[in-house]
Amino acid sequence: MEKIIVRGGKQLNGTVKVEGAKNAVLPVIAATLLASDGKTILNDVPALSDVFTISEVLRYLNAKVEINGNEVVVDASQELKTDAPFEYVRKMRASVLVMGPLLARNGKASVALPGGCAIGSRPIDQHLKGFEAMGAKVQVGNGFIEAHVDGRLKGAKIYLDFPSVGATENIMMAAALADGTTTLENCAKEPEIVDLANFINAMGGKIRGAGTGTMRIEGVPTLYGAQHTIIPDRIEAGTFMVAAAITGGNVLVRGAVMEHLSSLVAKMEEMGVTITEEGDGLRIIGPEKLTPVDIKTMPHPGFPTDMQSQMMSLLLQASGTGMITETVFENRFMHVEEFRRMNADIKIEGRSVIINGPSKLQGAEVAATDLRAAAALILAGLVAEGYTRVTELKHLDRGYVNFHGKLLALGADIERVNDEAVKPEVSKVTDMNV
Ligand SMILES: CC(=O)N[C@H]1[C@@H](OP(=O)(O)OP(=O)(O)OC[C@H]2O[C@@H](n3ccc(=O)[nH]c3=O)[C@H](O)[C@@H]2O)O[C@H](CO)[C@@H](O)[C@@H]1O
Ligand SMILES: C=C(OP(=O)(O)O)C(=O)O
Repeated sequence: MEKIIVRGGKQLNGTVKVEGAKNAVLPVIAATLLASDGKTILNDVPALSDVFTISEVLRYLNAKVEINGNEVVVDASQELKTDAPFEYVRKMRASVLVMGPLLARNGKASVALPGGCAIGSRPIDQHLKGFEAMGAKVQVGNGFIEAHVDGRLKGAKIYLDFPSVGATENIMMAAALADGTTTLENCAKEPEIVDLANFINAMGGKIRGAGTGTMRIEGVPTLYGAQHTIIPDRIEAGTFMVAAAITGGNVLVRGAVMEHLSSLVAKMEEMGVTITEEGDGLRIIGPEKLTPVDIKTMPHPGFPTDMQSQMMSLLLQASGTGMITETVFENRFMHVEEFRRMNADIKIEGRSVIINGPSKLQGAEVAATDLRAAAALILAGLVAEGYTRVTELKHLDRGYVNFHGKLLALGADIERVNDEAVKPEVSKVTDMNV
């Protein structure tokens, strides 16, 4: 079994550089399917298992995908298939993002129902509501969602009940090739939405208002392959910011963009962490004593749910009682039990977690329950007494490139081992149960 073994007590110092954003690159790769003419070249693509999975989905659909280091070249100019089978969707929920492009380009799409996952039930009703408003007939049966439209999708006025990131992306992609203009209200405002809009516009699309609560998407008849550089990963950046702070260290996180991270920066500063812009990143200096805070996860620009578990690690070290309320996903506290195994004084009350710090954490064998929980347990291990062994690393590999290697370079006492001495095959995708 693969494990990361970390021995707590080392202060982190130095510089770390973040990769391109997982949550930006996945929709952008799905959007490459919109280009019926020319090749797309993507730069700063992180070497994550999720990127390999979505590339496999595209290849299954008949697109040509070449991965050369951090560059990905996609040629989707040929006739495409229209179905995304369960074997892909269960490995990675973001596979549902091919639905919008396929429907817009081919007039039909059939995607396996994603089902629930470790952090919540995650329905896709808002995606489907958008497609229906654009004239698609949607049917759910035999574990598949099938959508088809006679002729082309039609621009429509769509109001999302919740600013869902995935629904916003799927609808943007579908609307980009629709007949007429789509107005999308109460849409998501995440930086990854802006990156997707910039990419679609580089392909010849006409999207305005990305990053605000209302977007106007004027459909065009054809989109073309384009070159695009993926934005830096704000969640990877935030994770290293917490690593620096929790160890009382001094780390320059290159690629951390202040305007993408304002809610996290505000909360970390409230906790006593010093954060300054420097060059292309943020310098983080951990204080001697951390002050507890209350945090509530919200859609952007609110506090990101994808930083919730890492901030729980930091709050475990604060002097006093802090609280985290999760409002985005109904079940994103699976890591709490694992923290308890490390002697954390922490309890769940409904949708909130009460954290009494500072906990004298003890090393233990703990299992990652999802991607961010994996990172959070490793962060806790950086300050726990003795050795922490974190298993279920398939979750970590979905979203972090060489996480232990980057921490090692900053001075952590950490290694990744394989008890069975079987070489890890990141590109060979296994069931992630996400
Ligand atoms: C690949 C990717 O970008 N993943 C991110 C994306 O996930 P994802 O796009 O799945 O997240 P959404 O914003 O869609 O989901 C947020 C909430 O809305 C609910 N919902 C969503 C769609 C829908 O049709 N109906 C519905 O009820 C979900 O169950 C969830 O409770 O945004 C999340 C929220 O910032 C992040 O945690 C994920 O890392
Ligand atoms: C929940 C996450 O991702 P996904 O939506 O791909 O499961 C995440 O990145 O933390």
